[in-house]
Amino acid sequence: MSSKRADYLTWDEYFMGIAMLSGMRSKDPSTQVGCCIVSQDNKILSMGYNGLPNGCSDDEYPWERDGEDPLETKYVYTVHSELNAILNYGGGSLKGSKIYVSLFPCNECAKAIIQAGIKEVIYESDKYEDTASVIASKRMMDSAGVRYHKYRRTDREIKIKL
Ligand SMILES: Nc1ccn([C@H]2C[C@H](O)[C@@H](COP(=O)(O)O)O2)c(=O)n1
Ligand SMILES: [Zn+2]
Repeated sequence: MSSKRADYLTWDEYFMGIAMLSGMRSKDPSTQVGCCIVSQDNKILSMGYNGLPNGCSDDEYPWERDGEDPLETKYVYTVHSELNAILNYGGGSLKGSKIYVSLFPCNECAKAIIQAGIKEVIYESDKYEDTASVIASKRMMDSAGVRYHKYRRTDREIKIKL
């Protein structure tokens, strides 16, 4: 009798892998963020990536980071991946779930995460950790009892030919 495979993906690799793959759908030229919301019993509930709201064309809206006129930058238009995943969920409650996300949630997404009842954040990058947005995000999550921890990289490489 043959024994089971030993090199299967761990749950964390699987869900962070899906978060990263989702981020690859983003049209943002500088930062692509993806996330995956998972129930307590490891069922995928929703996914998201950063992009424009429905009906707003990727080709017509700006993707600029800087500009004198904020209306000509992406920041006033993009929906963050976490908010997209929360809003995309059609199944009822996200209470007690976890979110795997490739970049630490901003303060606005932290509010949505808390209000949706998500209890754990597993993040990959924290490249904006010194910004007021992320400091505020951590403060709110601490107050609300949302746990967060960095994804522990395993250095596994996944190659998929599409
Ligand atoms: N947790 C986050 C943080 C940021 N985003 C989005 C918002 C923008 O599309 C992009 C950040 O752009 P940058 O300032 O790095 O050029 O990432 C998100 O979806 N989730
Ligand atoms: Zn955000």
